[in-house]
Amino acid sequence: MPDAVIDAARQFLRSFTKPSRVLVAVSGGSDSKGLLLALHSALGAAEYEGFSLAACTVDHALRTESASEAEAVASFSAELGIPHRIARWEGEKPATGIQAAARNKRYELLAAAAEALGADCIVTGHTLDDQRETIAMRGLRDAGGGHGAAGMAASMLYGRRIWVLRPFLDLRRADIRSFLEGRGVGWLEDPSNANPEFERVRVRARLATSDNVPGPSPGGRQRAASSARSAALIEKHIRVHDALVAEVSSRQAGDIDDPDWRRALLTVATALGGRDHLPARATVERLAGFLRSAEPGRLTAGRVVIDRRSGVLYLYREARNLPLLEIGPGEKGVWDGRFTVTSKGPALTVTAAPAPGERRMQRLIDAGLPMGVAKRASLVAPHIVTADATLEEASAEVECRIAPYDTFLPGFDRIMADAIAVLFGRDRYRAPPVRDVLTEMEG
Ligand SMILES: Nc1ncnc2c1ncn2[C@@H]1O[C@H](COP(=O)(O)OP(=O)(O)OP(=O)(O)O)[C@@H](O)[C@H]1O
Repeated sequence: MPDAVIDAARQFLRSFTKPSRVLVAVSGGSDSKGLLLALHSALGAAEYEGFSLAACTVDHALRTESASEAEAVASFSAELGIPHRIARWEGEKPATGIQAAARNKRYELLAAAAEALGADCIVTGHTLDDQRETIAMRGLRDAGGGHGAAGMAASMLYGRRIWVLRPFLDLRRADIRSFLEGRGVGWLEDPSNANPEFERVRVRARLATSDNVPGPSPGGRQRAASSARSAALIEKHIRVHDALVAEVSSRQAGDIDDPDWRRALLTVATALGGRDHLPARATVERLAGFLRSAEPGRLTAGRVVIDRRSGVLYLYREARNLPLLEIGPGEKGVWDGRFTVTSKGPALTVTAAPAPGERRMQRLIDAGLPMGVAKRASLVAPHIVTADATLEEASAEVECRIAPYDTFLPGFDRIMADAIAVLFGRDRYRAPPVRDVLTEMEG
């Protein structure tokens, strides 16, 4: 079905709100080569005036052949007249979690390449086959609330700065391969795809032997609707003070069996704890048990204290294991996953406050928080000092982070992420360059 491939490329180009320069992330495998070729063919038509392509291959430098493979993609791009860049992963590689580290590095390098080549979005060749594997993998470790069921989003905002789009998410890999074969174009087989040490490889093998033929991409629309509902619940029931304490009516909090509210509350708690991922299922169950009972008391879950007093629930980072971070002159660092601190001159040290800061505590009390909560919360604020311990406010810039969304924000969660950004006193996230489910809902 070669036409399905070109059709998907055309449909994707039509979804842009204005012409764009698109960076194609090409590994050299069939899916991303097919994507590059399909977009190039589709752009041949005058209909898409103003669009242009660039390409980038990340050389992870984990196998000896990777450099020559990247060169092969460079030649293929040159034949199509598309500017191409090789971005190499330099330096030490971690001994464990190499796949996750490679993925983080890959997006970082792709975002930098996009900026260097003047592109305003990135596209990847993820297919329906990848989608199916992702759902199967997430199903195995879902943290309660069914976050995995929606699968991979068709769009994702990386690092708050650039959208990564997946135009082939509803296409089968087999269709892309026959499209390439029809054009006489070959591709690389990644040897790690045959390594059963990787979970994805095992899941792929299992799916290949099941009779299940995948349907279209599941759940994106449903997840966006759920995200919109979570956003409305956040706006109505949660207040956050100084990016440190959330205040929630305990009656609402007890409604933890409502999946949209559960996800809203868990995501806010995850941000307050500086964690990228929602807590594991067992932690969520423990938390749910506590929330259903209306008794006053405290519970710690995923580094966050849930403190219930007189019908109000307060959430704040527990004052344990707070890190020490050194920041060089003019540099920037992330402290505890919760704050980005930038030096405007001197070298800085960021730690937990040795004692509650008077001014901050007073501000929290003035905002209506009980004294005990204000005190505990101000103890987990960043405490910044210079070498001679005389920090002037002008020498550092502090911005709060929303850990679950600031690196990878799935498009269908944008509306909820925006509600959380507002709670934390930040700007909304950048809107995608294409019309998506949420843009349609907003419009
Ligand atoms: N080395 C690379 N250079 C450029 N792009 C790449 C590279 N590896 C993967 N990609 C892009 O990512 C897409 C998905 O690749 P793959 O399935 O190998 O990655 P993944 O780890 O499953 O992806 P992700 O982690 O983004 O979900 C490819 O189609 C391609 O667009």
